[in-house]
Amino acid sequence: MASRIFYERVYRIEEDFEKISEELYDLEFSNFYSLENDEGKFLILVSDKPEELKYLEEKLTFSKEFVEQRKTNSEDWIKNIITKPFEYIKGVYVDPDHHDNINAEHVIRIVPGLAFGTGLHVTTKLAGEMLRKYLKPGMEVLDLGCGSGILSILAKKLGASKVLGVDNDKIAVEVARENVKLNNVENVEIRESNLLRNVTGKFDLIVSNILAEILIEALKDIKNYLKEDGIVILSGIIDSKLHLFENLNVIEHRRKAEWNSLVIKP
Ligand SMILES: C[S@@+](CC[C@H](N)C(=O)[O-])C[C@H]1O[C@@H](n2cnc3c(N)ncnc32)[C@H](O)[C@@H]1O
Repeated sequence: MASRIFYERVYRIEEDFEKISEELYDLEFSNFYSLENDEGKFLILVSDKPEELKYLEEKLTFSKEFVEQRKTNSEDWIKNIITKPFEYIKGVYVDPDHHDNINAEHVIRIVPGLAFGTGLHVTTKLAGEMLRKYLKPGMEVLDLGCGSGILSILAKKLGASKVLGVDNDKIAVEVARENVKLNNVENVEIRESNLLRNVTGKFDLIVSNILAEILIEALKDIKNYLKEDGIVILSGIIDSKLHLFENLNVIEHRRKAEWNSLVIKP
């Protein structure tokens, strides 16, 4: 990845990191990480726009003590991250670093970076659980809004024959490509695309974890990208938007916190 300048705003925190993550994701901000050392627990917000960091600071409700703001470049930033492996979904661990001896069916390496999809957010967990249940070996899979590429990599590890991950964010595309390389998975292509515009071919399974309104837009012509009997896993639907999905042929509905995931057969 080409080197870019970023600003990091560091806070000392007390609260549970998962709770803090939820709040940040609700503000649609995913460029942050945590750090724990002898001096305490820290939250680091990262952006190339310092005004974005100030804006977030005003919005965030959990208690935090400002420590410093520093300038860094993308390579240093990624090198400095220290994070532990965690169980993303049953039997699948995400390891942000090189840890040996993780006792799991599958280990996915995801470098916490400038793309949504560390595996900590409940919408990514729900999508992962549905993939685990519905993906059959040999299926061709489309990951619409791939972010870090976590679901594309998971789909391949679960036995997909071919995966296409697309995102309209250039940085997400770069990050996802790096993560695909890091995981040594073959037949996983990452492409820039605004929803389905740059997608070709038909798939057995489409998974998409994006905000509700964007999912609704994607559903308009999703059938053209599905094989016969193909299914779609939707995630990222907040309770207040669930009514938008009322008339679909739903095979399964799961809910965690205020987030919903639907498996549909269009
Ligand atoms: C909530 S994140 C999901 C990332 C990852 N798939 C996961 O489950 O953690 C949604 C992703 O969709 C992408 N996205 C939003 N609108 C899009 C669009 N119109 N076309 C393609 N991707 C889009 C965002 O850039 C972001 O990376």
